[in-house]
Amino acid sequence: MERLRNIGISAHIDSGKTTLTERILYYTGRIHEIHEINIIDTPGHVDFTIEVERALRVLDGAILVLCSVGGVQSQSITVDRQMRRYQVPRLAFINKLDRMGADPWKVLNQARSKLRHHSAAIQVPIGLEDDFQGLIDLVKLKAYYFHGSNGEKVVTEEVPAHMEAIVAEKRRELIEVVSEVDDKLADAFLADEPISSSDLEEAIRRATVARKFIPVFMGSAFKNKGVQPLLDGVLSYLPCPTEVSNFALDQSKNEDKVLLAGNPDGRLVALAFKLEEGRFGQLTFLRFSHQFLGNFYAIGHSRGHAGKLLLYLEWIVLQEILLRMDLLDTMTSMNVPEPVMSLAVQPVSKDSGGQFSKALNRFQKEDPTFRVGLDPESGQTIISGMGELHLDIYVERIRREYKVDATVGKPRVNFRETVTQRAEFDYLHKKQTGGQGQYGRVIGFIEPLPADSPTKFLFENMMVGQAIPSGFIPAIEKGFKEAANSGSLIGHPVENVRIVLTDGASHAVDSSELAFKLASIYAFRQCYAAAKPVILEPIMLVELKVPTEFQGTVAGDINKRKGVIVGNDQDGDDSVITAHVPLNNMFGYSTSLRSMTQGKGEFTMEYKDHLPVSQDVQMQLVNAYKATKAAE
Ligand SMILES: Nc1nc2c(ncn2[C@@H]2O[C@H](COP(=O)(O)OP(=O)(O)OP(=O)(O)O)[C@@H](O)[C@H]2O)c(=O)[nH]1
Repeated sequence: MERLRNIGISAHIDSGKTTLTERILYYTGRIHEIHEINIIDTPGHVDFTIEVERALRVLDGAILVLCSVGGVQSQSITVDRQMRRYQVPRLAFINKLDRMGADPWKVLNQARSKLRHHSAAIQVPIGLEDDFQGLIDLVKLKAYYFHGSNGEKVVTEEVPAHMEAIVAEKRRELIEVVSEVDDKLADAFLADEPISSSDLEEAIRRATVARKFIPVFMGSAFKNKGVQPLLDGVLSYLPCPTEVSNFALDQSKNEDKVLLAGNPDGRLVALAFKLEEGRFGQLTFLRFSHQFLGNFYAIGHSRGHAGKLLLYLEWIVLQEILLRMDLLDTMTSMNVPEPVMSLAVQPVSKDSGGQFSKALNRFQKEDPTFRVGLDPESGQTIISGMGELHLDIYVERIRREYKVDATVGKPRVNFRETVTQRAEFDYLHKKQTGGQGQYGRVIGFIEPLPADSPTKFLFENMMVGQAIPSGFIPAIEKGFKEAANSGSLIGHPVENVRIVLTDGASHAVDSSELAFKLASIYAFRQCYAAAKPVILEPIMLVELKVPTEFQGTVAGDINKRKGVIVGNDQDGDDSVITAHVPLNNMFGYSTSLRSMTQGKGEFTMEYKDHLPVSQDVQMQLVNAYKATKAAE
C-alpha cells in the first residue's frame, strides 16, 4: 500500500495530458512501447462534468498539467476548482519546456495569482526551448539528464557550476514558501540551521498531503524529459491510499459513513463509483478498502435508487471473499449538478417502445446527470442533462445503438418557479352528485423557504385538534406536491416552498383521500398568485479567452445576451473574460464566438445558480406559455 498511488491527470485541452499519461505508463512498465495504446480519457467539456466528478471522487492525488507557453488557461481554472472541491492534494507539472516561448517562472507566478496556489518550484530547468537538456532537483541538489531513444536512461550528475547561483536562490525560495505552512521546517529555517534533503522532502510531503502547498515540477513529456522525476515526486509527495480519508456509506447502519482504505476494523468494504450497462450486463467500478492479489470474481445485481445515494448494490462475492465481506458500501454523495436543459423525444414507431425505454433506463443508471421524465401535460418523454451536446449524444446513441428512430423536440432551458411572499389558503372541495359525495377543506399558508434550506419542498402539519383525521394528511401532502410539480406561471416545478397546514374540515361520510388531495391541489393554485411567484433561470459561469483585438466585440455581445461581466484579465496577447450569463441566451454560442473571433476565441461554461429572470422576460415567458396552452 505504501507504494500505491491513485492519481488523476487534469489540464486544459492540449496541454499534454495524453502524452504525459502514455509516458507514465511506459516508464512504469505498463506498456512496452510508446504509441502502443489509446488512452480513454474524460473530456473536460461541461457536458461531461459527471465523468470528471466521479473520477475525482476516488482519487487520492492529482497532477495538474500546465503548458509552459499557454500558462494557466480557462480550463486549468475549472479543473483546479474541481480538485479543490474534492480536497485532492496535487502537484503541478509545467509541460512543453522544449517549445518556443517556454517560460516556467511566468507560469508559476500565474498559478500563484490566478489559482491562488501556495506553490514553489521543486526543480530548475537546464536550458529551455531547443536547448532544454535536463533538470536540477532542488531537494536532492542533483542534475538529471534523460538519455536513450525514449529518455528511459536517467543520468544523475552534479549541479553544473554555472547554475549554482540560481539553484541556491530557488532552493531558498522553496524553503521559504514551505516554511510558511510547515512549523517544523519554519523552526529550522528561522534558527538558520542547515536543512537536509530529507528534512526538506518530509516537510514538502507534509504540506502537500495537508493541501497547504503545491510542488511544481517541469519537463517535456513529448521529448521524454522530466517524467521519471515527476513520478518520483508522486511517490514522495502525494498520499498513499491509507493516508487519505475516503468514505463510503454503510447501508446496514442507516448510511453511516465508513472509512474506505485503512478501515480500522479491517473489514472489506467498497465504494461503487461508476456503472456501465454493457453487452454482458452491468459493469460496476469499485474502489476497495483492500488490495487484492490475484484475481477474484464477483457477481451482483443492483436496484436503482435515485436520491442522495446514486445506487444501492447488493453483492454476492464468490470464494473466500464471501467469507470476509460483511458489507459493501456504495457511493457517497457526489456533487451531482441539477440538469439545466431538456428536450422531448418520442419513438416514431410504437413497436420500438421497448428498446427506447431500455436505452433510457441504461443511460439513467450510468449517468446521474441524465434524467428522464414525463411532461405532465403533453405526456411526452422529456430527457434532461447538462447541455445541448450532452443530450445530442444520448439522442444519437438511441438511434445508433438501439436502432430507434426518434423525433426530437427543440432543446429548452430548465426554468423553475418559486414564491416570494407568504399567502394564505382556505379551500373547500365539495361535491354532491348522488351516491357518496366529496368533502375536504384545507386551511393554511405557503411561504418561501430560507435560501439556505437543504430541502426544496417542505410540508408541515401544524394543525391543533382533529379537524381533519390524521389518515388524510398524507393525501394532502401528496396533493400539494403534485401541484408544486407544475407552477401556473409556465408549468415548471415550484421550488423552495414551505406549505403549512393549520386547520381544515372534514365530513364523516363524504371525506376521502381523493377529496383532500384535490382540495390541496386547488388550494395551492388558489393562493399561488398572491404569493408573488417568479421564474428562475439557470445562470452559467462563462470563461472566455480571446485575442485582445476582439475583446470589445465579445464583451459587447455578452452584454447583449444579458450577461454580467465579473472579471477581465490580460494574459499575454489574450483577454480573459469571466461572466455570468443566462443559459437561455447561450444557444449556439460556440458558432457565434468562432465568427466573432475568426476562430481564435475559446470558452468554457458551467452551471452556477438559478436566479430570477427580469420582469419583462417573465412576461414574455408567461405569454408564450399561455399561447401554447391556448393552441393545444
Ligand atoms: N512541444 C511539445 N509538444 C507536446 C508536449 N506534450 C504534448 N505535446 C503536443 O501537444 C499536443 C497535445 O497533446 P495531448 O497529449 O494530446 O494533450 P491533451 O492534454 O491530452 O489534449 P486533449 O485531450 O485535447 O485535451 C500534441 O500535439 C502533443 O504532441 C511537449 O512536452 N512538448
